[in-house]
Amino acid sequence: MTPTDGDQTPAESAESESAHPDQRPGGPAARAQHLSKIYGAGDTEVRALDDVSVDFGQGRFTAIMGPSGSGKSTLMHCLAGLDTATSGSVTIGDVELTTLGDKQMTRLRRDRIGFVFQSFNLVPTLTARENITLPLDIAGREVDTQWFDMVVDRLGLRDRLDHRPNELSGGQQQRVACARALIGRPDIIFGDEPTGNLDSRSSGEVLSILRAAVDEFGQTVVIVTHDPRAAGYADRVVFLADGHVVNDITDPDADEIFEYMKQLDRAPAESTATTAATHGRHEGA
Ligand SMILES: Nc1ncnc2c1ncn2[C@@H]1O[C@H](COP(=O)(O)OP(=O)(O)OP(=O)(O)O)[C@@H](O)[C@H]1O
Repeated sequence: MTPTDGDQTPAESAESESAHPDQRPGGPAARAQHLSKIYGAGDTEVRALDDVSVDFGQGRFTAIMGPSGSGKSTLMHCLAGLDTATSGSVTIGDVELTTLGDKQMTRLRRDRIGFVFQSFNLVPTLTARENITLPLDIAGREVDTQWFDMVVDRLGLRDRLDHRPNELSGGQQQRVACARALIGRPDIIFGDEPTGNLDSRSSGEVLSILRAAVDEFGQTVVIVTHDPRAAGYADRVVFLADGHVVNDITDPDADEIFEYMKQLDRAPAESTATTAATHGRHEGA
């Protein structure tokens, strides 16, 4: 779901429709500007992110890909307020994260961001139902029972609600984690390899749910993945190499992503130059 255009003139409206969907009026759900992250110093210095600027539009599903060590997790963790950058800024909605104190950051993460991790991160002593409502319970917020029922039924979890995580399959656990991420209707859901521990059938289920969260619920989803098939569910793939954004593809298909990843794995700098020059749908970031 894209943001509404409000009271725009026809010319403004036409202009905004032709703009990149991640840069339309209404503001992006998340934005990194000139983001750098340096680990260590001197001989051991690692520049995990090097002047990265990228927008993630509202109501869009974006995959972040790139070779191992290219900075994907660092970017996602900085975007989600789980890590701080060395320089540059991150904005979630209209809030710049660098302006927030610890308590405000905790509240923002709790109220406006949903997380789905590779390792599910469910609380083992709680039932599926309790895990799903945990973020609201901690925040002292009421559970919207209609929304809870909708999410639970859409994710096929109705008959699993009273089970604990160790009584659920990996796919079911990740569906509970998706429900937990959705329950507070956050501005944005981040997934760090959300299908990394799942077989292909469960992966398909989880990705369909994230896709539906965007298409049916108007959520914004950003995932890190190594899997071209997973990225094929996204509206857009942002590629990183050596801490830089090197390509940005809209409406990707899995074969195209696979080919580009192969190039990046072979020779990051060379493939970047070649592909950016020849790729018909390169968007720039
Ligand atoms: N805590 C840390 N201390 C030092 N270096 C780090 C730290 N975390 C990450 N790095 C380095 O920063 C770079 C980017 O790491 P990051 O985990 O973001 O890459 P990635 O693309 O997510 O990799 P992968 O696909 O293997 O998970 C790597 O060179 C990594 O070794």
